[in-house]
Amino acid sequence: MIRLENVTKQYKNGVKALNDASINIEKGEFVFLVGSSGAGKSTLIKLITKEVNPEKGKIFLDDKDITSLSSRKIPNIRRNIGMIFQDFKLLQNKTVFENVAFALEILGYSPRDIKKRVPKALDMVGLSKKLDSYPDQLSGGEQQRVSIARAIVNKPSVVIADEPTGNLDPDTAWDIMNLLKDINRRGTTILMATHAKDIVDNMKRRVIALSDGKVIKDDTRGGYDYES
Ligand SMILES: Nc1ncnc2c1ncn2[C@@H]1O[C@H](COP(=O)(O)OP(=O)(O)OP(=O)(O)O)[C@@H](O)[C@H]1O
Repeated sequence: MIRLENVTKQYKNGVKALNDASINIEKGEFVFLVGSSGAGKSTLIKLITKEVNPEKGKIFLDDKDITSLSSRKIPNIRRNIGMIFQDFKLLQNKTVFENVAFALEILGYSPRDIKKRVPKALDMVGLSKKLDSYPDQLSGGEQQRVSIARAIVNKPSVVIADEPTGNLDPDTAWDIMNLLKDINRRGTTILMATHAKDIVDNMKRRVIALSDGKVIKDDTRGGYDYES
């Protein structure tokens, strides 16, 4: 599903953000990506979404080699990846419905399909009653739910969440985790970068830890600690 083989990414300033890193995530897994600030988590995500390219190694998504793709083919890759961010990244001048619909509009879905799919995605995240609200009328947890609906509305095979609970209080963070668990149970692979020790320790899922661009731990039912 997501495979990196001996991947090295060096930025122009000489920093090796990933250094000979290999990981293999199977379809349907729920994987936490941990490591201190600067360890390379965001870079790993950007390599999968093709925002940056590696100097060495190979990257596969859904068994396709995406290491070197023409820019014309990158939208096809991204269409299969739902993204969730710490700061939600909602469009403030669009309603809840319109934010989720917009993700489908840019992929060329027909208005008819959009009318069908958007309410289903918003129902899945428990926001059916807020279709006409604007982001600034919602709590942080509700805004993150909208962004999750936007990430899954196209039924991607992978959801990548970058610190999705970072701006939320502990109870709301757990609501969001339960939603991600549900989405994973329905078959979507989830890769979640996080600093939330309590969540990682409680969920007992696979944990991949990075340090200085290297994979230093990969435990099937791991905890957060990666320094010992
Ligand atoms: N565009 C860039 N140009 C130069 N160096 C970069 C760039 N992006 C990241 N780096 C460096 O690469 C290393 C890995 O950064 P990355 O953002 O991947 O870490 P991270 O684990 O996501 O950190 P955080 O938890 O703070 O988000 C760091 O040393 C960082 O300073």
